[in-house]
Amino acid sequence: QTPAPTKATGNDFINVFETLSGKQAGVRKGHAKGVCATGEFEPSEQALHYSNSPLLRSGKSQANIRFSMAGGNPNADERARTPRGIGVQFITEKGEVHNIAGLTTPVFPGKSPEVFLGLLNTLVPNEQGKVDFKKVAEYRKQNPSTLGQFNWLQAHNPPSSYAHTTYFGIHTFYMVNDEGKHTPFRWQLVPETAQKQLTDEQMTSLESSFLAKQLEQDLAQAPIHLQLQAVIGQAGDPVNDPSVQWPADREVIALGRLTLTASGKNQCDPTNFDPNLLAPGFAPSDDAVLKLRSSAYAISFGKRLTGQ
Ligand code: HEM
Repeated sequence: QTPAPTKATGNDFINVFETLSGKQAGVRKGHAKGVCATGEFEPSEQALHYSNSPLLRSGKSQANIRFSMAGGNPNADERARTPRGIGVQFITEKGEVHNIAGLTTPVFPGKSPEVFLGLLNTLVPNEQGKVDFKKVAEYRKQNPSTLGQFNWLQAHNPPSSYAHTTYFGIHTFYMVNDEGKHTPFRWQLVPETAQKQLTDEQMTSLESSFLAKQLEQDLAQAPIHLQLQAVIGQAGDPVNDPSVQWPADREVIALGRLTLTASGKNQCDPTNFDPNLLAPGFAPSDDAVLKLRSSAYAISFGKRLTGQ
């Protein structure tokens, strides 16, 4: 039996990422492989009574975007059944900043940082360089909150384009209005065009890196639009557990429209998409996974900006 650790720190994650993927100097310790994009965000009026945020009130914001592959491998195989990620940094006309960073899976593999860290620990190869997949499966059985994402990834082939897939914020956040009322929500970014997934055949025949080129080709045709939506929580919906999805019938409102216009430059390299950096009018939940992300991202950011 491999029990989940009792306490996890940001450093524990950086260490296990570096063990799993090798020391990759100067790059992100998670989501190492990615591509920058730029665009703008036009807010909708639907959320104005929930939140007094300048992001929703002050006209268009600039968007600094990065799409990525989960994991610390800068050469990750883009045909793999792993999550893809998006980070968006919104910058309002007055310079207020709001970050989001989410995944293509609606849930996270662990209800706490400790359960996720324990899962990563089981993936470390033994002295013969082999991963003990029986141990991994046993750990998953003992920690069922790791299973939701795993099952989702088995049931959905990976996207064939970063621009044609839905991204989920996974954690709960709150919108805060002038009266101080906190409304729980989970964000999602939904493409306006059809979702596109790799076929089983493409999952073996395609080369292992195509997403950056595909994004460039998609953008050469036309700008790409994604709807930023808020799924509104109801009393009793779990707010601190990122491994559990809310019931499918929850109200969905529009926060605004993200338009991508260009990709392939490097403006997102020195960006830390810390998901706890929120504009006024938004607040984080007490989700321990969400809280831990700030520390892990800061360590990774400090290391990669100093060539480590
Ligand atoms: C304990 C849990 C987690 C840990 C330790 C962790 C760790 C990391 C680290 C170290 C980075 C690199 C940061 C940088 O160098 O700027 C990163 C990036 C990222 N993570 Fe996490 N993460 C966690 C949970 C999550 C969750 C729950 C999500 C989605 C909801 C997520 C989505 C992302 C994305 C999209 C990026 C790439 C951002 C970018 O392009 O810069 N992570 N993560």
